[in-house]
Amino acid sequence: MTTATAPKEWLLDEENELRIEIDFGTKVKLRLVTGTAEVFGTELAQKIDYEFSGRKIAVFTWHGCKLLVTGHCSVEYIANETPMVSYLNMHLALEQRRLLATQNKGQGPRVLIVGPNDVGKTSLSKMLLSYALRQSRQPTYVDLDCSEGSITMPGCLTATPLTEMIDAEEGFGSSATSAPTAGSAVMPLAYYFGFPSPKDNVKLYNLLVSRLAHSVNRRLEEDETARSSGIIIDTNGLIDSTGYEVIAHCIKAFAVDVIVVLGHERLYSDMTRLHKKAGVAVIKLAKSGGVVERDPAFRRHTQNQKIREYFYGTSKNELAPYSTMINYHDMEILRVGEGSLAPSSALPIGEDRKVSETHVVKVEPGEHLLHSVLAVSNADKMTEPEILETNLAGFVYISEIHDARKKMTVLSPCPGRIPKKFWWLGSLKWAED
Ligand SMILES: Nc1ncnc2c1ncn2[C@@H]1O[C@H](COP(=O)(O)OP(=O)(O)OP(=O)(O)O)[C@@H](O)[C@H]1O
Repeated sequence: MTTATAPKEWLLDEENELRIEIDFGTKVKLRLVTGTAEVFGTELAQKIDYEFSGRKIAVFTWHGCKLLVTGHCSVEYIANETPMVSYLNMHLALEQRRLLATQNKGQGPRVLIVGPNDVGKTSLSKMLLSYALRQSRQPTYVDLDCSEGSITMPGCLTATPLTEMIDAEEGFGSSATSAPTAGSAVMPLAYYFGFPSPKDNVKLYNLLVSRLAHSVNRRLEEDETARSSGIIIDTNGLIDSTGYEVIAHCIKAFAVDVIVVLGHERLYSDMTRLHKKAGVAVIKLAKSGGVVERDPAFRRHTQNQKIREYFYGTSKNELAPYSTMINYHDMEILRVGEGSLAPSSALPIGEDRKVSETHVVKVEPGEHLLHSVLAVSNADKMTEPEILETNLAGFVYISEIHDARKKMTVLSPCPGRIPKKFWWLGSLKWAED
């Protein structure tokens, strides 16, 4: 890691933002000297160094500020045109609904954010959540973007009731599902999908969305503050016919009453036609000019960083994972859908292929598991479909295979025996560096 020494001073007028891109392997320090500023809704404190690496961020100020940036940014510029006022207005409209919900002891807004890839859906989710938190709300963040895994690991569908501010440096972090995530005092709920896109297994994806919605609803029934604070749902960028099917399913499962369409005219028109009815509002918001398209290499790098942080933590909060040798017969490795599908030609005439999309199959351990990241299910029995709908205890990484001895070495965030024996195999691999 390199850290350039000479700090650079930036003076921002009100409603301007400093956009910076920092490469992986480079550390940049950011300090708010005077005024106020925020990173995706999280306020910065004055005279404290915030450190960023491998990130693309906007430091926005409502009232003007002076910033010091130390280190090399691959991109750095001030923008004076941003859609932040419309995002704030969006928040104020949601706040009205929350006020009403608090008075009636009812349900706060359930907001679904949709749009193509790289339009700023996750960034807008963070902002709306942070603004709600700043008003002492306790919104629930639902992350249905299985390619990214904002809260836990890529491949998961998660929900977290937020109670504390989201970290400016780390975002939601990459906490273990066995521990509260950044911004929350409660453990996140995570279900394992195991693929980068809902397209890879639509039936399983919809099943898990229903299951997650059911769990979130049960939690909200018991918690009045969280209920009136509402839900913000971040989605992945699928907007073709499969995407529409998945969006319709999410709207139904979570009883969504506000759909925010980000940066896509046709999608807005289609969402209005398909879903606008009494009680459901469809709102169009502009994409920020600062949103950066991330190429597959950058996304892969982000994914690797996420996995690394899960086991080793961050420079601010280091973790030491445990390495354990396990016998093949002490666990059952399972996978679902695609990987286990027989070719269509092998199916009996007239058989519905969709049946096998949620069929669970056992996987023989062996060399092919090397470098895989597996999700540990909380299930104690392998009964279908219950096992698919059981949430996760955490993740393990297979660092070595000793096939002749029928053993493997696994890395886990907890010491000792891994308490659960059913482990999900998805498409997630990681080469520990
Ligand atoms: N105003 C901005 N200035 C600079 N960078 C930004 C800004 N807004 C967002 N970004 C960055 O742009 C990238 C894409 O944004 P984001 O992840 O919010 O998009 P997304 O629509 O959720 O993407 P996807 O659904 O494809 O994962 C991120 O790295 C984010 O930090």
